[in-house]
Amino acid sequence: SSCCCSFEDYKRTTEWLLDQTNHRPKVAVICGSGLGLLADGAAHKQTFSYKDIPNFPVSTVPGHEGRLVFGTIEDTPCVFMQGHFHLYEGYSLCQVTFPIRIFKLMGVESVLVTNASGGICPDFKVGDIMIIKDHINLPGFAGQHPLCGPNDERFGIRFPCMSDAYSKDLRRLVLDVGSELGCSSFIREGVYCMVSGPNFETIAEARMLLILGCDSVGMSAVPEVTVAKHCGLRVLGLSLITNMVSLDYSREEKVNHEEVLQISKMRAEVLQKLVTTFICRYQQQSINNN
Ligand SMILES: O=P(O)(O)O[C@H]1O[C@H](CO)[C@@H](O)[C@H]1O
Ligand code: HPA
Repeated sequence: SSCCCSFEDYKRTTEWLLDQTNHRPKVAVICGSGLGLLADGAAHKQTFSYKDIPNFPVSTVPGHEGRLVFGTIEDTPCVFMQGHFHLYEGYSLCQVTFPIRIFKLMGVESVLVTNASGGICPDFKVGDIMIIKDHINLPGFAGQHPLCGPNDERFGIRFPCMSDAYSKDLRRLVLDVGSELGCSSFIREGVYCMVSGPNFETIAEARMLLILGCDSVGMSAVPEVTVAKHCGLRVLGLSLITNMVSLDYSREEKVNHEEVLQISKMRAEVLQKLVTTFICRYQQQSINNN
């Protein structure tokens, strides 16, 4: 699975966007399933449909609008992906992660990845927000890895370190913001595991993931985070627990995507407050540090 996009492709898309907008985003927010609302807190919005952006994949999954929204949160220029791409849609991991490198070339410094996932950790509850502390790249173990193929040094090194993929500072900051907003009772930290999907896990698979140390499971985030870390972007990951994964053969509830979307939409407002306040504090901190 080598890269199907050349540096010229990334450059062409970047230049097209820089021509079309005066926004120069510093923070990129990737909105997971049903979380497009996260962009609603932004002002001075300018929106592009993915289908109109050269080389951009399009969203094929319900709950992913397929729009790139530029805007500002207080004084911070941001870009929001309302919908992202998955391996199970038939995209290569190079296409899945294409926007990340565009953001890098546009001057973005930090990426905030959000998604919906199933809770594996028995202490979790539906509606919890899990700060991703680490991940397990299960498709990566099987060679489905976005950095396979010739390495382009213009983006990053051949063998990137992944033990610090999720910025400690950003995790601390979002924890502080969470407690300031009174959200501490449903904010968790944990390990996210990516599976390729599209089926939800069998009970035996879920039990295996629990034994492996996974706290939640989903079908996204990891390729985007890996490519972001490779090209030197700071990463924060927030995963909304939309369902509890069955670990028990006697459990009657069956998970489905409609339920995932319903919970995402129900919790999007809380997550939006967390994300917008986080971005405000992030900006204040970078001003103080400079
Ligand atoms: O990871 P996001 O896109 O938020 O969505 C999660 O929800 C969908 C399944 O309901 C899958 O796409 C899974 O990855
Ligand atoms: O239970 C799940 N499994 C995998 N992906 C998911 N995305 C939301 N919920 C789940």
